[in-house]
Amino acid sequence: MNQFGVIVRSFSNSAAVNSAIKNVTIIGGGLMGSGIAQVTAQAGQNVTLVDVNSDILAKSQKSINNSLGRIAKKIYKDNPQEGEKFAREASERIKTATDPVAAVKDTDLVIEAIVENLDVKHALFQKLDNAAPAHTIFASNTSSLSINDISSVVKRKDRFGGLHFFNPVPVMRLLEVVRGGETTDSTFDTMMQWGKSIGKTCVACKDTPGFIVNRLLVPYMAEALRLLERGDASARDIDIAMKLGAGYPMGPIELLDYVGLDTTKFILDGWNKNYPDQPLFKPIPILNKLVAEGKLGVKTGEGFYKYDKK
Ligand SMILES: CCCCCCCCCCCCCC(=O)CC(=O)SCCNC(=O)CCNC(=O)[C@H](O)C(C)(C)COP(=O)(O)OP(=O)(O)OC[C@H]1O[C@@H](n2cnc3c(N)ncnc32)[C@H](O)[C@@H]1OP(=O)(O)O
Ligand SMILES: NC(=O)C1=CN([C@@H]2O[C@H](COP(=O)(O)OP(=O)(O)OC[C@H]3O[C@@H](n4cnc5c(N)ncnc54)[C@H](O)[C@@H]3O)[C@@H](O)[C@H]2O)C=CC1
Repeated sequence: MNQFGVIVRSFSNSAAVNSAIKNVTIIGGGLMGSGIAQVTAQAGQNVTLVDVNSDILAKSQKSINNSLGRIAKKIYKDNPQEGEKFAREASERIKTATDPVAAVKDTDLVIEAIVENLDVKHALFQKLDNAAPAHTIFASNTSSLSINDISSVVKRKDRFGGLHFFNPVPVMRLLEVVRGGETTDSTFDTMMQWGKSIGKTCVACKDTPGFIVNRLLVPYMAEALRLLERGDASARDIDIAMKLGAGYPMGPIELLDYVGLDTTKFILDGWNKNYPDQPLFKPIPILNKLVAEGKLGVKTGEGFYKYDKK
């Protein structure tokens, strides 16, 4: 298996990691859900991608096909026909749906990637808990919420955990596998095994705020925004400094646009509510203004920077 989770035919099949999971339902067809659907389908599993908004599903299918094309070109550079077949077959493994309850009737794993709002996630999981088979594992891709808080509304707390992916999912190799307070060893092992089966490098983490990566990344990004807010440096200079001075592939302000400013605001507002004494998490007027204007970053064509609309 290569870094894209693709079993290349010329490789020995022993390189493949087997997983008990065959059918995966991903709820939320935005930035993250579409990437998770793609890497799961690339690994040969059946995917149902669910969103409340059918226009978003159509947009996701387009971006998945585009990304599959880029990956196929890279893996099968000497065999374009095989590349086309790989992209077509992966794309065909992804079905779309708008009703989450019907979509979990015959699934082994549900991964939730909807908006970063605890109440909305609770309403979803409560519905799914009654509809999914008993063996089905539930996971959340949350960036900033507690897995125990999210799972508090379901009966299957033993079959609930965190599967935290990184953006862009088809490129970023890490998967944080998060053990909630009641996650059993068997559930956790299945999640780890599944992560490997889709070609990710898995790290284990307890249900601690920000898990590993965001615990370190968010204070860094917060300080970047505070620098900008105080007028100590421009967005462009902050980004150039961190790329050329610290070797990051993107500067922190660019990365906020890439993550999505709506998602960033959800994270910040949630942490400000939970940690009211932490000055780092106080509202950021420029962020609130951009979100109110619908300037959500790369996905809307403008955030801190302007982008060509695709
Ligand atoms: C005051 C309080 C403030 C609080 C602030 C709160 C902040 C909240 C922040 C936390 C957000 C939470 C987010 C989260 O939970 C976790 C995350 O995901 S964090 C984000 C992690 N991601 C990164 O850090 C990305 C960093 N960037 C990169 O690695 C690169 O820039 C990137 C790969 C995105 C693009 O590379 P670049 O060289 O710039 O561009 P190219 O277009 O040339 O691409 C390079 C290479 O990759 C291939 N590629 C890119 N995208 C895709 C894709 N979608 N599908 C397939 N392939 C893709 C492309 O083809 C290139 O391949 P080559 O072989 O090099 O041609
Ligand atoms: N954007 C990022 O870089 C990362 C985000 N995350 C997390 O992933 C989750 C999703 O984030 P994004 O994909 O960025 O958001 P997004 O806004 O791109 O996508 C969310 C999607 O969920 C849909 N949705 C909302 N409520 C729904 C419901 N009840 N049922 C079905 N679909 C529903 C929306 O229509 C939207 O398409 C969040 O929890 C976020 O914190 C995790 C890692 C990185």
